[in-house]
Amino acid sequence: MSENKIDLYNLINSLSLGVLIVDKYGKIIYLNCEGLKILDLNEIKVLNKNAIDILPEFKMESFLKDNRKHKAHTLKYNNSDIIVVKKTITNNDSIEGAYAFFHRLSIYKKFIRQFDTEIETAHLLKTIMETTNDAIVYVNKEGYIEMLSKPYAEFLMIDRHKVIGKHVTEVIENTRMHTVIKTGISEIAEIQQIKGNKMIATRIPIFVNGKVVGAVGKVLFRDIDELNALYKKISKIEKELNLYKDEFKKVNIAKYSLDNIISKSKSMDYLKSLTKRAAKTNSNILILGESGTGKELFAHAIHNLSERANGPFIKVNCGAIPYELLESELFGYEEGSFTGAAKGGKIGKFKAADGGTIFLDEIGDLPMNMQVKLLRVLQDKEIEKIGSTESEEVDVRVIAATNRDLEKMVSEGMFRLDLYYRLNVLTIKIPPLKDRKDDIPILSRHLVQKISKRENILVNDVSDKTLEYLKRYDWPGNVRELENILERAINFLDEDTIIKPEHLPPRITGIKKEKNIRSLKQTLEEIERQTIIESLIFSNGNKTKAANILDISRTSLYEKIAKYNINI
Ligand SMILES: Nc1ncnc2c1ncn2[C@@H]1O[C@H](COP(=O)(O)OP(=O)(O)OP(=O)(O)O)[C@@H](O)[C@H]1O
Repeated sequence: MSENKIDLYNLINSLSLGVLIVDKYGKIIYLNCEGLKILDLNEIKVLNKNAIDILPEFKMESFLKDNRKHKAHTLKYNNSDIIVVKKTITNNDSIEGAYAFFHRLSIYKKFIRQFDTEIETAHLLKTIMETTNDAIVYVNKEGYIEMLSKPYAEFLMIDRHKVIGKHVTEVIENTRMHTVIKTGISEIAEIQQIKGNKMIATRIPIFVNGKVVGAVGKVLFRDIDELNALYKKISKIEKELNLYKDEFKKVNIAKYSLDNIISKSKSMDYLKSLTKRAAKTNSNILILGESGTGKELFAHAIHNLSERANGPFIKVNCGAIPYELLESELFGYEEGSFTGAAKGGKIGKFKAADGGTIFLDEIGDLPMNMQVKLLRVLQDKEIEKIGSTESEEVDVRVIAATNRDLEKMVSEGMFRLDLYYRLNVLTIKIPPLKDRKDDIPILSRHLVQKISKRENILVNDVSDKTLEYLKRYDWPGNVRELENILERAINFLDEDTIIKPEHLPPRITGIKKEKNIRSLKQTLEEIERQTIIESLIFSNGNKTKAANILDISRTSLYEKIAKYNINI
């Protein structure tokens, strides 16, 4: 075989297309590698054999006989459809043989499908370029512009139709699109100076079958100053937001833990261990107890012991919020939902407590219509702002407290039974102070320390005698009353640093006073002295004001201060 012929066969062999060559008698003289593969044949079996015997489906003999120059058709071979294009080989008008190019039809169908998809994609791309608000350019693998979006052209102040087909370096200042094509490496958010503006450009190479076929460039911001201004604005807002978040956290945290609940009695020990267990669950908790027994302290402690400890703790005093504001306080409202509604609306306490605990104090004071709404929230775990048609999910644990007899209220139709059941999943009933008098000494000493620190008054102790009196009293106002009495005593201390019975009000020390009854004059003088001291405390030492309160003249007040040796 001549060298030219070998080259030619090598070339044909490398084609991904079947090639069959027959001489003028229809004898197979060549079938290339791809052809053998498509037809699943062996070269030895076919070479120099008559095509009519080996490949009758190709009808090479009849093609030669018919003296046709060119024919394209499909045929069936081993159950696959083959597409064939035949041509005669001529030399000075005489037929020397014929060749056939062939392939599986399915391959062409795939090409056609791909082609259709490419047309569709190109159409899509064109539409994007026509309608986008972004500055986008698409270049081919040589760096020539194929597409340029309208905003980009406007920014560059060029006619975009005129630049299509031009090399990107001729059109866009400081471009690196051609480099991206070469390196195949994306460049994200790089600064590019165009027409004196610093822009942020992103360039992405497009790969097909592992080869770069082009690149897309996008200008993210027209001008970096715009971005800087935006960034400054965002970071300012972010700082403000964090400040508010911190403030919100500071205000809405549970300050007290179980350690802040001072006690020595067995009943309180039991309650504390119950609290620990209850806190770990996610159930609603009802805290019952007379006023001043420490219900709020327990609510704080439960939150702090629970898995929600890092979430907000929001307290709502149901009895202190005016009836008409309760719903908006609890659930919030949308902007413009009623006259006087704040701009931007308002988030309610339930939303504020999302991920944490809401403490509904004085739940017994909740009006009936709100009881219905609260029940719905507890059932569905969803809230609906006033003026909103959509409900919002909230993840809140409810701790409710009251000093009222809820069961009695239920039987009187003042409190909904279903709500009572929902709230009363776990109950913590705090005994009144009179039923746990063992707590009084330790509590008194703790409270004295707390008050003396707060008031900056030195107090060393509470005398045993005083404690005796304190233990004898029944404390209808519970720990809060004890705290008030001790605060009052501290203010009456004068030079003393130990709280003695004389620093307590008569209603407490008077209990066992029968044996020691003083004269009427002495008693009246004691009352007069204390009243003067109280008026002076109230008026912050302002004697004119104190005299007015007491309804006596200033001179008379001065005389009495001197008489009773009151140290202002
Ligand atoms: N065991 C205790 N240890 C320390 N301080 C206590 C204890 N019990 C109550 N106090 C204090 O007594 C005061 C009243 O407590 P708290 O407000 O928790 O009572 P309450 O039952 O929620 O009252 P109310 O029903 O009036 O809302 C608070 O100053 C609290 O710190």
